[in-house]
Amino acid sequence: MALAAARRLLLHAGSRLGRREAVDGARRFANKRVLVETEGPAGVAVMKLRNPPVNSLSLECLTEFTISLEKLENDKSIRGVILTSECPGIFSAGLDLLEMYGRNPAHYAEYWKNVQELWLRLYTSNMILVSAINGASPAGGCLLALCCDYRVMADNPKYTIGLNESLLGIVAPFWFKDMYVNTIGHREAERALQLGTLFPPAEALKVGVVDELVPEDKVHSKARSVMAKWLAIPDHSRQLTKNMMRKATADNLIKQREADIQNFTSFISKDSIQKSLHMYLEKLKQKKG
Ligand SMILES: CCCCC/C=C\C/C=C\CC/C=C/CC(=O)SCCNC(=O)CCNC(=O)[C@H](O)C(C)(C)COP(=O)(O)OP(=O)(O)OC[C@H]1O[C@@H](n2cnc3c(N)ncnc32)[C@H](O)[C@@H]1OP(=O)(O)O
Repeated sequence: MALAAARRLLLHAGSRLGRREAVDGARRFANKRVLVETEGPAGVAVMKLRNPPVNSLSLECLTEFTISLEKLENDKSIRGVILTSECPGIFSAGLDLLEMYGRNPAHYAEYWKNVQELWLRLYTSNMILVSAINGASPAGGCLLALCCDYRVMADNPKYTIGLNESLLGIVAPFWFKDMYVNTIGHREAERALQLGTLFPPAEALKVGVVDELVPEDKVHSKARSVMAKWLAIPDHSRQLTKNMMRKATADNLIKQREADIQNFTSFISKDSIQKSLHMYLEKLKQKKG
């Protein structure tokens, strides 16, 4: 309930701010964790995740992300969005582990509902989505990129991308899997999901997780030039084609959203799974020391 109220407030405040800044040509609206700028080529917004240190998708971050997308969808002058990160070296560390560890079932259910909501909105967006992957992109971070129509990644071997859930002792849900299969094919997805593979850029390109690699300082300019190419296609034909390609995958979740929430909640609540997450979090801490 509190989140629904926050969402209404943010939508309202954001639209007022958006209108005021439109007077200057370039528009900009921001929540705490997501910054949206509409400058550069007409009809294109740049959405930057800024939830330091690692852009983990906390409940607040998911909510702000979803609201920002909703606002852009409602703005008929926006045809494309470049999705990127403001956190140096990290695109997104994926779902926030602290939202899935040591909480109660009601919290898990609420969190998962918001994860579903963001995924459905991104994956079925009518806008052209290009990801400018300027850092590490494990699990939910990879999920965000996979939702886009085109993925440009920084060619820095320190960055990896992939659905690594099995390394954490958890399981990617069927709709993560479906989207992976749609992107890289069944055999590659089967292998990568079981092994929890995090691909360095050259391998990510080879397998098709990303579409193009560029030097780190060229990620944004390349994303813009890719966007220009996609903008040249008539919206109605591109949108109908996108819908034709993606609808069955999205519908597969839509028809069983509630059951999927129940599945997640009971899975993540298990003692054995909580133990695995605890161990993984400890490993992340020890890495530092
Ligand atoms: C058959 C039955 C099936 C039923 C299935 C039903 C449902 C499915 C069930 C579950 C699926 C759930 C799906 C989850 C998808 C996910 O996205 S899980 C998250 C996966 N993410 C990761 O593995 C990334 C982990 N992080 C890293 O590898 C590194 O942090 C990094 C991103 C590469 C960055 O490294 P760097 O060295 O720069 O930073 P640090 O490691 O020092 O991290 C800084 C700080 O941030 C904390 N942190 C990192 N990642 C996360 C995260 N994802 N969530 C929360 N917090 C994170 C880290 O612990 C450090 O914290 P500090 O020590 O307190 O400073």
